[in-house]
Amino acid sequence: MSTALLDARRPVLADLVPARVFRGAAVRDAALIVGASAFVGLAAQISVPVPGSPVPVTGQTFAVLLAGSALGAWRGLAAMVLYLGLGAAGMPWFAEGTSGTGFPTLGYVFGMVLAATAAGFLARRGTDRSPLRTAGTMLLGNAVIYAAGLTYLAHDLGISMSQAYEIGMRNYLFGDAVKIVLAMALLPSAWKLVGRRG
Ligand SMILES: O=C(O)CCCC[C@@H]1SC[C@@H]2NC(=O)N[C@@H]21
Repeated sequence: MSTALLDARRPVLADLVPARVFRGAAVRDAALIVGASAFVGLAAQISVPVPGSPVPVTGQTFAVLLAGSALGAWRGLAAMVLYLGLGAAGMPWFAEGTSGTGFPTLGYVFGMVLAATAAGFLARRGTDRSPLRTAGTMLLGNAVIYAAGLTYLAHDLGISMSQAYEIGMRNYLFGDAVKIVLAMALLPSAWKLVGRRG
């Protein structure tokens, strides 16, 4: 990754939402953070159980990385901390209506907090403007989610990392690829729609 890419700060999609509509930037940001958190909670309910595994296929990776890219790093981080915090406190909006902290897929949710932040950091450097760079961001985000998810899964179930890979990653890669392709179409199209690339 070049230094120019790391240094060049650009608007993210959320910056284009006019603050005056919300009577100020603070209220706008709070609304975006709560909205993104709820969006991830809804996407978690798009959930398909996988026989022989405690890990369902869900819409979360798509929603998390989309929200992080659209919001930027700090709002993406805040949205995911809110998601994790409310879910841990009892809001049944983790996958399959789960809440609390005693479930084996919690590590993926921790990974999602980091992944949304990283996606927001990269989007601030313009990576959501082109399909290829969007794919790079999504791949990195997925890698972060799996690193945390599989490590926690292996620890929680007392299995090896290669067993965790078998039940917690291998069967999900195709679905994750479909979500990446969706994001590759959506984010650059959103920028085209608003007519701003600067
Ligand atoms: O319990 C949760 O809320 C987290 C579920 C995590 C599901 C993981 S995320 C990566 C992989 N892709 C999917 O579609 N499902 C798993």
